[in-house]
Amino acid sequence: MVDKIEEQYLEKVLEIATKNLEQIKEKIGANASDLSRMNNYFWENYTEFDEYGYEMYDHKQAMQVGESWQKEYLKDMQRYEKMQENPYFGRVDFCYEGEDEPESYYIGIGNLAGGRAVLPLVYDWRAPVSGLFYDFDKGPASFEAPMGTLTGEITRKRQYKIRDGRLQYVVESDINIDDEILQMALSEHTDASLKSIVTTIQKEQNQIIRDKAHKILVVQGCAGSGKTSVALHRIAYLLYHNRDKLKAAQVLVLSPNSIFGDYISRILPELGEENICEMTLDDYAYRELQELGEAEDRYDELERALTGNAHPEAIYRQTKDFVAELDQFILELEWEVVDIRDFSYGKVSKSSDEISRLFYEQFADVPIFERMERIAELVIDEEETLRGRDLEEEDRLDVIAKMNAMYEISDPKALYNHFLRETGREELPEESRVIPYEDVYPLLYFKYMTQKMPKHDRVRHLVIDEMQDYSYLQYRLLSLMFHCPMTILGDRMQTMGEKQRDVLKFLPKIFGKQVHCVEMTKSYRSTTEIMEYAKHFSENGTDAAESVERHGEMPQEQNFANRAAMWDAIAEQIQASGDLHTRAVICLNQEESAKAAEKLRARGVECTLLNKESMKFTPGISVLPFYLAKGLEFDGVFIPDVQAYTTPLHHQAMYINATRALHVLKLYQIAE
Ligand SMILES: Nc1ncnc2c1ncn2[C@@H]1O[C@H](COP(=O)(O)OP(=O)(O)OP(=O)(O)O)[C@@H](O)[C@H]1O
Repeated sequence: MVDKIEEQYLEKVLEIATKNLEQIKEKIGANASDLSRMNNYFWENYTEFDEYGYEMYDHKQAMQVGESWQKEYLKDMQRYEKMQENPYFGRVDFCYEGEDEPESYYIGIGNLAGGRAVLPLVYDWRAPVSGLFYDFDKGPASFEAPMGTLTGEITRKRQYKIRDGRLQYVVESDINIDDEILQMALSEHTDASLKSIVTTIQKEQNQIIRDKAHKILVVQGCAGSGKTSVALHRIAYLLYHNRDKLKAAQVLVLSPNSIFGDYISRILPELGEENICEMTLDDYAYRELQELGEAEDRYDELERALTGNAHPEAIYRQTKDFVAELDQFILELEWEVVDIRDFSYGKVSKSSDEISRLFYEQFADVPIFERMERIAELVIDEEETLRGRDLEEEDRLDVIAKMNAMYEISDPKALYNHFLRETGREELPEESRVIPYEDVYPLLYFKYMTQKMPKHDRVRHLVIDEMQDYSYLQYRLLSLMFHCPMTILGDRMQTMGEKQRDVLKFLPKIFGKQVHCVEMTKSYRSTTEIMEYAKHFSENGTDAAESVERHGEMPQEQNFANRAAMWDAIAEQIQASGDLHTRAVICLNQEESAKAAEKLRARGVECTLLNKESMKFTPGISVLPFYLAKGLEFDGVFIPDVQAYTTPLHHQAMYINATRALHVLKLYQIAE
């Protein structure tokens, strides 16, 4: 009986989805012909357009409007196509307070209605009413609607599996997002991209996704707790609810590397949104410092740290204390870098005393190397008033250049070297253009504190993933660069360093009261056995992480008398695990990864060697250093040379490695 009614509903929904799809295809066709007609008209007539450019302007506007409609239509088309296969996954029956009969709400990846003024047959998972599905069990419930909080009672909750438009099963779920369905989702094999979790979002995750109250939301979550998934679903949610204020192109994700960027790139399009911008902070620093040299990246430093060759101040130079040293030096700099003289241009003259007053008092808050330009602007203004007309651009630049000539030194690298020398440190090597990683962010900070900083107003929401891998100094820079809302996520247990870094300790000091912290302690990725095993490698193995009860084979430690035997076993076991979609051989560093790929290939195993320049993450067998595996996950993880993991940093690496595995974890070591 249940199935009969449900089948009829599904039939109706599919009918509407098909009808809407046909209509949208017609619109796409008609709009495409309009665009092509306008284009032809342009090429035939543009030589005769009015000389003032009005017609040209009109034409451009009309084309832009038509193109943006087309984009929207195409998005709708894709949504209806997806809905033909799987139109909804959940349903809540909600009886509003004061009503007798409950209303049924079906929830899917998008809204579906049979017309403009009719109630939707399916609601988008981000719609206000859909919150009921994720947040409540049967019983009293409420949700935030545009007109306020609506209360009532959930009388029924159901989950559906629909494939290719056919109802495979219906589950009556009394508890929040039925365990059975979550278990099924988690036991699936991974792909080379992060997947949508809309069907099984958990209550604690939903609260983060739908949080609109906090400007800077910081999420500390254990390995596999869904931080990255939640961050991207949150962006989809914010885009849906702020269509006029927030566009996908205005969201920036700071990600650890390009492989990770590729890994997360398909999820927003899958959720019916356009993709967002993504970059690494190291790439940004590289570009910003290009005129001073070639900035190293985090991985250059890590490779040194892994072999015990890190610079002794590698960590200190990213701390609050070092920033204080830099601030002090910058403060004193204003007395050393200028030789203030009398100045005159045209009819305007300024005494050295007056320039000093402007430099040290009026513009005290302006970065040192921007102040003379500000004073020049004043001179230009006065001269223009006296002349009664504007100065030519060439003359303006001349005034600025003359005023800037009072600086005796302004090259940030030379000044930074001056700082290093004065504080008894070794200077950056003259002969090399390479900027060592420990000096990259101090130098960038130095530049931004003394010169005009580029504006980043285009970014309206910033996502920082793997928050524990950013230093105090990097956050200081980020707080100077971005003033938009942020979602910051990470896990102190996965710090790529000797010690765990708990950024929650200093983030409120940098961003102030706007910071709101949330914790996620449930892990969805790995089997219980793998998660329990991984805890041995964490600094405080008893950390709160608990996994969703899902069992699999015990992680396997194997000992070998020599390398050849170890690689024979790895090759054999990888080849025997062909049922796993994604497998990784995770090594300590790049050199070991290259050797590993060679050993495997010599034994007939086809694999992809990933390095920090790699752009793509593909299914199959990947060989990579631990630091590139961060944020990713694999059905099976194989870790050779476990005996080489001896330092605290290596232990951290091992924790990261082990928590990458969903179903299978094998470790190999050479016995002493
Ligand atoms: N509610 C959920 N339903 C189904 N799968 C989930 C859910 N939450 C998380 N997952 C799955 O758990 C895995 C881990 O998610 P994700 O990579 O987002 O976690 P993370 O916290 O960023 O991990 P890490 O910090 O270890 O890189 C993914 O396969 C994701 O699809």
